[in-house]
Amino acid sequence: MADRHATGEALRLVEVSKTYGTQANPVHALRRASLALPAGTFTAVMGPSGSGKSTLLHCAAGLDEPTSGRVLVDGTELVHGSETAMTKFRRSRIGFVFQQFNLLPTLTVWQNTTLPLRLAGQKIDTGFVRDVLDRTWLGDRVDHLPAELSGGQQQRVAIARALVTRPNLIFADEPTGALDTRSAREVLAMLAEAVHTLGQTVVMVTHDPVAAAFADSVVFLADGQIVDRLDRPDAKTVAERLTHLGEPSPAVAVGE
Ligand SMILES: Nc1ncnc2c1ncn2[C@@H]1O[C@H](COP(=O)(O)OP(=O)(O)OP(=O)(O)O)[C@@H](O)[C@H]1O
Repeated sequence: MADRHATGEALRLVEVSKTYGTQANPVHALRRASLALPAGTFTAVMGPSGSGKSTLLHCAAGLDEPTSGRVLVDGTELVHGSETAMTKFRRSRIGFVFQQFNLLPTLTVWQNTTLPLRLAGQKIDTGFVRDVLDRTWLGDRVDHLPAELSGGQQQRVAIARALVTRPNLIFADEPTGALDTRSAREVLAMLAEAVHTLGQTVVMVTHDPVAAAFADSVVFLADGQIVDRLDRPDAKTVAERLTHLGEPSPAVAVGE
């Protein structure tokens, strides 16, 4: 498979806020979150339940409209005008991987993988799809139905499905949440390979410090704000940072 040379910035969030609820009873899911991710990087998003991880992912992917702030994908600002235009934008630029795989049960591995291309009316590059499926180690299972595969194998098909449109960005929401340790490692290795070999950009929400350690960096959210960042993470440091999220740093405490 031809490697893509990743250049530039894949995603930028500028002071993105998202408020749900009513004016009298607002829920501030995101508060002025700013983030810039270079193309060809693997970023994990972590934080306690309710800290705004899914909201950040949905705003970044154009699935949800921020209350204020700007989102740029590959330098292009997302404008929530017509839903048709936004759907077209997502189909061509963005891939998704979900916790529950979301494969269609009556379609084979091959049909599931090529579905986004057919939905977008794009020609199917059979050689490229085969290459992508070979990376799932499921090249010989293309005629099988999802129910005939393990959870880890199904998730690898879901990643292949996300890769075939050659998106700029892949968003993964707890992709290993439903998997055993070994399958989780295989899925994470595949995501990391998509980044380091194909030049993909992956943003992954996870609760698991071991999963986060596969990423190049971790962004920590607390109460809707990006409060910390860790480059070249290891599981132990990630777990420690999670425990102390939102606490003032020792330097600040000493200076008070
Ligand atoms: N559609 C909605 N309407 C009202 N409140 C919402 C909506 N979606 C999210 N929220 C609220 O926004 C806050 C952030 O939610 P979000 O789902 O982004 O958190 P999270 O970090 O992904 O949580 P978890 O780890 O539990 O999935 C929470 O207080 C949540 O209740």
